[in-house]
Amino acid sequence: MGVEFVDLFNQWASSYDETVSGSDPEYKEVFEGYDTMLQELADLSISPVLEFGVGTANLTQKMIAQHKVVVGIEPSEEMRRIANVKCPEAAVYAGDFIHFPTLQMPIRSIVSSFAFHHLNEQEKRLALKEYYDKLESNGEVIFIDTLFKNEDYKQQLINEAEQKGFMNLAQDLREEYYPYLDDLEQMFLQLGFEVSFKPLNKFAWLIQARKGE
Ligand SMILES: C[S@@+](CC[C@H](N)C(=O)[O-])C[C@H]1O[C@@H](n2cnc3c(N)ncnc32)[C@H](O)[C@@H]1O
Repeated sequence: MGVEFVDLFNQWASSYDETVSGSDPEYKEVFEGYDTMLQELADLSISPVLEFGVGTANLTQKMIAQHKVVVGIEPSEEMRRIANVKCPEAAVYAGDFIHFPTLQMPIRSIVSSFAFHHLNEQEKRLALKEYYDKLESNGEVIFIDTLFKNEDYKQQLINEAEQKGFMNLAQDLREEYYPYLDDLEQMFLQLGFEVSFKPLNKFAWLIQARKGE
């Protein structure tokens, strides 16, 4: 469920860090300010932290540097291998946003960067419901991900990508499960979270959702 992209991530793992540092012109703007964005998310997280879709552990490393306890979940074997080399202090387990090992610890922050869009709408709702139940009082879901302000903006980004000849990006924007801001906001509110959204670059937003007392 939601892990149909895993083969792609196994293949991408060895060059992933080059992509996020801007080496691929097609995805340069998607990852514009990557390091600063991840630092902002790390600074907001409160230990113990549960992280989904850790990839090559770039966010994980920042939280570990802040002496936080981090449990990571990552479905791609190749991404996990690199994460374990780069960040041996974090426990990174096989799993995904919905299926992951049972944790015998309180969780105060559930974080993820550039990964939640791999779930379709129904899966997103299922995952967030589970997180509401798992989080301690006042715990937070804190995500960074691409989302669209509205349909016009989505179309504008697709048109721009096509005009620049960025056909892979245009296809991603069409086909992956990037949500509209209003729909995602409603989903969080219906599940009982307070939620806020902050744009970080042309594509990525910081999503911070707090469970009440
Ligand atoms: C674009 S990378 C982001 C990696 C890292 N979080 C970062 O900010 O650089 C997306 C990651 O999500 C993982 N992923 C894909 N489907 C997933 C799912 N259903 N549940 C959890 N992680 C998933 C991929 O294997 C990959 O490591």
